[in-house]
Amino acid sequence: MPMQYLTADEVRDAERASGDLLANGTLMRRASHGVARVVAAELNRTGGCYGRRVGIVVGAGDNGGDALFAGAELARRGVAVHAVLLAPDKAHPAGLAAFRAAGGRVVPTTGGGAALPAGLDIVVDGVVGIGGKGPLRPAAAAVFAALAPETTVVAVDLPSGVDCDTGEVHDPSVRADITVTFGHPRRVHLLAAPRCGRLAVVDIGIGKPSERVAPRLFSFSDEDIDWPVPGPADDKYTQGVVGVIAGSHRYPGAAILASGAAVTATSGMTRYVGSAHAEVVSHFPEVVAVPDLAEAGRVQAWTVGPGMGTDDAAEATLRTVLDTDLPVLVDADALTIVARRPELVAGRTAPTLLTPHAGEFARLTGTALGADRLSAVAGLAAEWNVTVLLKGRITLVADPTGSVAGNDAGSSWAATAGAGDVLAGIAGSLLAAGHTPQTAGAWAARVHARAALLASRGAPIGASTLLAALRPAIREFVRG
Ligand SMILES: NC(=O)C1=CN([C@@H]2O[C@H](COP(=O)(O)OP(=O)(O)OC[C@H]3O[C@@H](n4cnc5c(N)ncnc54)[C@H](O)[C@@H]3O)[C@@H](O)[C@H]2O)[C@@H](O)CC1
Ligand SMILES: Nc1ncnc2c1ncn2[C@@H]1O[C@H](COP(=O)(O)OP(=O)(O)O)[C@@H](O)[C@H]1O
Ligand SMILES: [K+]
Repeated sequence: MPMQYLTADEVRDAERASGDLLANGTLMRRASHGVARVVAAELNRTGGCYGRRVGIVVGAGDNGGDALFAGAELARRGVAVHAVLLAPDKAHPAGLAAFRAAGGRVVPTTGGGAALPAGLDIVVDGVVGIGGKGPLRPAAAAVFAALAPETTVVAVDLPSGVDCDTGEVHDPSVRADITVTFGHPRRVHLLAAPRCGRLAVVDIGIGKPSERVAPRLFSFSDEDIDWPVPGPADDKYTQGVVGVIAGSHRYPGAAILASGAAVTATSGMTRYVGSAHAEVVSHFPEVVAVPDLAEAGRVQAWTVGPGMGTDDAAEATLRTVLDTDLPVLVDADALTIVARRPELVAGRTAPTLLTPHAGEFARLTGTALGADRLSAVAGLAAEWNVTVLLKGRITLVADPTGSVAGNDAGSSWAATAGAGDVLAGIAGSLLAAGHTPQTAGAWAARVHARAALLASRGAPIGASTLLAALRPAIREFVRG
């Protein structure tokens, strides 16, 4: 099942709907128990709870309340727990009473600030949760800055200083090793996944929000992906032929990478059009490659753009392809052409997938991509009535209805020249197989990221190494 990511308001809506459970403190008890369980599991994994040392950093709201109740539970298990109260007068009263009663120690404030003692195993970030705004304030920032680098940080709900709805990482903010959230993941958990560390979602018995607001962010899990496989009645044509228009005689690399990715991702047929036809065939003899579009046979989808140039001839080719009623993936140089000729895609009714990186995105919209990538990509998709895949560590694939599929690559080894050409070839082959642009883009991003991980195993890679790992990566997504 795809995972859904909520806004802070949607979370509050879902919490309110649980009525008494919120009012009588049951939700907070369950939430703080979840935090304590995760911290205890981490302590047990590294030698046990008894006699270990934990710090909690407590803000003015219920996020701090969660941390205090969790601290009380850990203290009852024999953990030495030290708390810094950032706003002593506003610390959650019942939480603070429980914490003191369990033997938790509040660090005295001196000169307006307080620091946690040295030698802590784990520090719990209870500064702010879904009510947080902006960066960590100086007192909280000082507490985290003073921690030994090896200290494990467990964030309650989200790492403080990171925006719940946009994932904007303010400076300063907390970097968590583990984030414990409640009921439903929030947008921040995908949009700023590298800042959240491992995510633990604790069931606290709340329902769903009464309505979702756009953009609605979700992610596919591995199990949701069902890679196309040929059936008994299939032949090379019936699985969807993908056409690649990329590269040039002078710059054949993009053509080879995109065509090679298409060959690897589909078991049917890949056609190639462009002046690098001889180079493509020498690398992948199975590609049916021709120099001119007029000579190309039929395809079920086109991938167009990587390394093709932006001159008049390239524009004419792009126009011809976009004038068809076939699905088209528009990448790289083709995006530069579309940025100056938006009318080329404006009237399209066939599936259209634009795959910009941040620079190309800015070219398309005329403004630099800000911190709110989610709203930006959903906005362009709605305005142009196309699907837009925004590349990066967190790939976002927005369709025109406000639905956005996100994928955390899990590593950044794919940030290498030519990796985008490989992505274009994979996604084009899924379009040719009949998938929607959003599914094609999101599945391609996931398998691409897996290939990067398999190829790298902790060392830098080039795009051809990534391409070589594509088949074992796809194998993980073939069902049955
Ligand atoms: N509402 C509920 O049903 C539940 C809420 N829970 C917890 O409650 C949290 C939400 O609590 P609140 O709504 O009280 O809000 P928070 O505790 O997230 O933050 C609000 C408080 O932090 C202050 N603040 C905002 N930005 C700040 C910043 N940058 N630096 C320092 N202080 C800042 C605000 O002035 C306010 O006092 C959730 O994230 C979750 O941890 C859980 O106990 C589960 C149940
Ligand atoms: N920091 C990152 N972490 C993980 N993947 C990344 C990162 N930056 C870019 N990528 C991925 O690598 C590929 C780069 O594509 P692109 O920028 O078009 O490069 P090129 O044009 O050189 O092929 C895309 O799939 C993108 O999502
Ligand atoms: K927090």
